[in-house]
Amino acid sequence: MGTVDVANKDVTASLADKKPKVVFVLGGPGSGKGTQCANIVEHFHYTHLSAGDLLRAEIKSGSENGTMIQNMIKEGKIVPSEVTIKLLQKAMLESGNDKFLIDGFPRNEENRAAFEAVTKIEPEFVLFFNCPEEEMERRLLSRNQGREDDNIETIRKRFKVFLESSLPVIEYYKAKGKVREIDAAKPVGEVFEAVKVVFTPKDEKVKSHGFSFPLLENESHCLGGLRNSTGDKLAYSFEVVCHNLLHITVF
Ligand SMILES: Nc1ncnc2c1ncn2[C@@H]1O[C@H](COP(=O)(O)OP(=O)(O)O)[C@@H](O)[C@H]1O
Ligand SMILES: Nc1ccn([C@@H]2O[C@H](COP(=O)(O)OP(=O)(O)O)[C@@H](O)[C@H]2O)c(=O)n1
Ligand SMILES: [Mg+2]
Repeated sequence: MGTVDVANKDVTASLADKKPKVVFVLGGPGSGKGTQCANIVEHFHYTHLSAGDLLRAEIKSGSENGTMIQNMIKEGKIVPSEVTIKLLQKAMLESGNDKFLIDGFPRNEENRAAFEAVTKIEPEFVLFFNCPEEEMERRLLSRNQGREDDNIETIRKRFKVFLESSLPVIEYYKAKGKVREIDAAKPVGEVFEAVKVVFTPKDEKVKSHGFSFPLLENESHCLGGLRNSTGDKLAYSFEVVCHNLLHITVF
């Protein structure tokens, strides 16, 4: 026990030195967290850490906590934070990266408070996939990954836990202005378009999608054009009507 605690202190200290950037990815079971995290990794070079995947790997590894974790997952219950946080810390350190998508965590107030107390890491923001239950249920029942918790009985329990324990965590971060909410009921590609906007830095958005052009005072018509990030005009142009404006920027 003593050795484990010392080892974990070392892990915590090494992680604190790295000052990692963390985004929590939350949403109900089946809302598409894992699917979208895979897309984000490809485009934005984060390391994806799914708390559920780490717990399932721990069961497979034959760890002393395996049976307890397995029983909790079957019942849709949330595993004690101590276990999950250690797995997350270890995976963060081993990854060598400093940007993480932490998927499916924190799932309750205990997860949230313990992670903050142990790691001293505040998330940059929380990506929240909002999806109606009927859609999540349909997706989980056809997920086909052989998961013991993707049956209707456990799914109902997981929905209850989400409403009672996980939504309050999202509300907590909403009050801090940290939640970026995405309509997750749409097709995968459309959801990712909305996700990309969240992850694209503001100045990049202006450079790649915005247009900006000077106008003469009182000029009422002006031909404008979209410019790409290097300032070249894109192929098409269009007319806008404006009054008493010296400059327009739209993005
Ligand atoms: N936008 C979507 N529309 C339809 N099906 C989706 C969408 N996003 C994910 N899925 C599918 O739904 C199931 C659950 O997605 P997953 O990413 O595992 O969700 P979560 O990690 O939130 O439980 C998977 O089978 C996945 O292929
Ligand atoms: N922070 C977490 C995350 C998951 N889990 C457990 O792992 C299960 C599956 O989580 P998951 O994130 O893989 O599930 P999905 O939301 O991806 O369907 C949860 O229902 C919990 O039993 C947990 O105990 N604590
Ligand atoms: Mg998942």
